[in-house]
Amino acid sequence: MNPDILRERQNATFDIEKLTNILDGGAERTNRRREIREVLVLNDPDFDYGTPTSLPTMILKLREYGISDPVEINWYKSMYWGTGREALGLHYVMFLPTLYTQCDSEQFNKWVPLIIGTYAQTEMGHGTHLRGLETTATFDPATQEFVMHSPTVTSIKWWPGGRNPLFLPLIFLSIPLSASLFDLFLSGFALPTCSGIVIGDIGPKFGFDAVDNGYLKLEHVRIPRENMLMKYAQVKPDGSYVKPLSSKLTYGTMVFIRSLIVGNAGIVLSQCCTIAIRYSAVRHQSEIRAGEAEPQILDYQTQQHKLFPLLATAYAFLFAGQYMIDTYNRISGDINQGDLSEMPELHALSAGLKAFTTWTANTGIEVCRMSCGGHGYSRSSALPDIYVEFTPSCTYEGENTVMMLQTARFLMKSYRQVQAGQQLSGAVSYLNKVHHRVMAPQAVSSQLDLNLNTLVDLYEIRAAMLVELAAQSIQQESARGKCQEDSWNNSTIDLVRASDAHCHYMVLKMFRDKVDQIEDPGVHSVMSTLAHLYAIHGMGNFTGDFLQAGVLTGAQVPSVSKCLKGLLAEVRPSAVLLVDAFDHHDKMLNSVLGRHDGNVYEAMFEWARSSPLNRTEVHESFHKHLKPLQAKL
Ligand SMILES: CCCCCCCCCC/C=C\CCCCC/C=C/C(=O)SCCNC(=O)CCNC(=O)[C@H](O)C(C)(C)COP(=O)(O)OP(=O)(O)OC[C@H]1O[C@@H](n2cnc3c(N)ncnc32)[C@H](O)[C@@H]1OP(=O)(O)O
Ligand SMILES: Cc1cc2nc3c(=O)[nH]c(=O)nc-3n(C[C@H](O)[C@H](O)[C@H](O)COP(=O)(O)OP(=O)(O)OC[C@H]3O[C@@H](n4cnc5c(N)ncnc54)[C@H](O)[C@@H]3O)c2cc1C
Repeated sequence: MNPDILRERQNATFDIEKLTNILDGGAERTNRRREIREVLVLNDPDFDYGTPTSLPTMILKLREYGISDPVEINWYKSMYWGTGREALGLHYVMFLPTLYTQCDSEQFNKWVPLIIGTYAQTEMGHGTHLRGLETTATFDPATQEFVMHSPTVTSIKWWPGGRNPLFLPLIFLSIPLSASLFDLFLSGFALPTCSGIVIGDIGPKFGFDAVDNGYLKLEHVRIPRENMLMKYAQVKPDGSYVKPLSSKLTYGTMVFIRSLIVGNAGIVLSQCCTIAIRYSAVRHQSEIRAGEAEPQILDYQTQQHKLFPLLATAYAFLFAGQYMIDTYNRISGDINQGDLSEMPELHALSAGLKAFTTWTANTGIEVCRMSCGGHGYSRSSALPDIYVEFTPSCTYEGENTVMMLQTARFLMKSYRQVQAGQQLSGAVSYLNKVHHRVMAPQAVSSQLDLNLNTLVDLYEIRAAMLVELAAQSIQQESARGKCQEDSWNNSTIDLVRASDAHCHYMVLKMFRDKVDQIEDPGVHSVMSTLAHLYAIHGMGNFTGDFLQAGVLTGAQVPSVSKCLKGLLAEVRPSAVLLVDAFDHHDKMLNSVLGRHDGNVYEAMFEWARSSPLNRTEVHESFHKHLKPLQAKL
């Protein structure tokens, strides 16, 4: 083991295993995750790591082992495929959940165990604006069929993942917005089961190469009436339409995956922090004091300033992901029982946190890559691949700006309810105080009150202020004679800013609540430090907001920076131990820089030598192209 990394692991001030257990949701979950990883994957003789041929093996093994819990499926898949996406991701996170939530019992029993599918909602002309989708589904009572049709070029279904002839049906959204299971293909290499279907691949993408995103054009294709997913809405044999309790129930799958993406952003950021911080512990470069040995780059304050707030953010997002999934499960259970009262809040929370966490993680991955210098740019680091696979999450499952505006819609509605004298509950209850806000007591002193509860209060006040400013912008636009829609559009910068601040407050609050639950003193202490770092770093980034909210004075601004530097120094001794607690296996991380043993250079040389370009002493291209050219010169 590299001596630097060995030294970093001595004198731990907290129990790493206990922290890993907290991240997993308990010791039993940690044991189960490791059992899946060590026994069912790494020690499986059939396991040929991450090659496409292993996809069928993976599916059959999941069934052989009886792994059906979605999180355990993901644990298994992520060991098989490492940090990359794989072709079946959409099947597990969108196609199956749609069947689970939108099929009636007969359909569920008929389809769920048997098929692999995709989710074809987006069209060439519309991805965000679902009410603008053009594909039609026209019921023909004479034949008890729907006639599915793509009337325009912009109505061609565009992007469905896993849309190749290998795959079976797809969930199809069409006008009127209902989800019809559209059985297009038999399994295997069969051609379309009926004419009128034009499919293909949409071509090379920025990344996401393991997933073949396709296109699908339908020309009056007929599917049985029974293929409409009929849990919430039905078309009866006589053609009468039974409306769902809410038209938004059809959007349920998107809320589910957005909820998952929140925790996934934390996982991806934790992977990158593991790579960058382990590498920064073994990389020596330049000098701090003349004549002394080159220091570990992790001892540069700037390197700590790049990485430690991201480390704190990774923990924050992992805890936010746990809260999000628990909230999703609770509210979707109520919805299943016909209680839709909290559906708007679930939508607002999942939409906002999905945007907030993916935007932040997306930027953070690049900071981690660049903090590793040239070696971060090498594919051996895994950081370029992680970035390329993660960055579309800011677009898919709800483009982030649009998602933030959905959350803003809920915040404005809540604000208006407070103005009308209503008492709010839930995540926006802080708006009840928006008109009675008193200056925070600490604003009169020059020292920052570092109590975590006080910091949460400051973020709450900041969010409330920005919600009010956005509402006032809309009111001012209306007062200038603008219609409601134009008043909204002319305030969308403020609205996104308000949603961002609301999500920032929510994430810090969840982090504080999780820290409060930690009983082990050592773990509590190091997590409390990270939560403080997360809060103070945010105050440094948005100082103007806190000044404008009146909870920070000009005299206190230097304290923010001073406090930040102190927290960076406090985290330094535990940095490697904190990424060890994420428990990412080398095989899954697949990064030369992020190896647990820290033996980066030897591994990098081996990795380079294994390149196909080095298979021969002289590359064949010399003989094929250069040598003939030289002969003519
Ligand atoms: C299972 C494994 C577990 C382990 C973890 C796994 C990790 C996985 C992590 C992810 C990795 C890989 C992911 C797989 C790859 C993904 C591939 C991508 C797939 C896709 O992109 S699928 C397509 C996604 N498309 C979208 O998201 C479309 C976005 N657009 C919309 O949602 C809507 O058009 C809209 C919300 C923007 C607007 O809708 P609209 O009907 O016009 O409504 P509005 O007029 O704006 O508002 C009207 C009211 O409706 C309310 N509303 C809107 N949406 C919802 C909702 N979903 N739920 C509840 N309520 C909703 C809105 O609030 C308004 O209410 P109000 O009138 O204000 O009261
Ligand atoms: C890798 C990847 C995989 C995908 N997989 C699938 C899949 O399996 N199935 C599927 O159905 N779809 C899939 N999609 C499509 C994806 O869901 C859409 O791309 C996404 O919903 C965004 O819609 P759009 O492309 O129409 O972007 P647009 O909405 O056209 O966005 C373009 C710009 O317009 C802005 N904009 C749009 N509306 C508003 C508004 N109301 N207010 C302010 N600004 C606005 C956006 O902020 C953005 O800046 C995938 C996409 C990617 C990148």
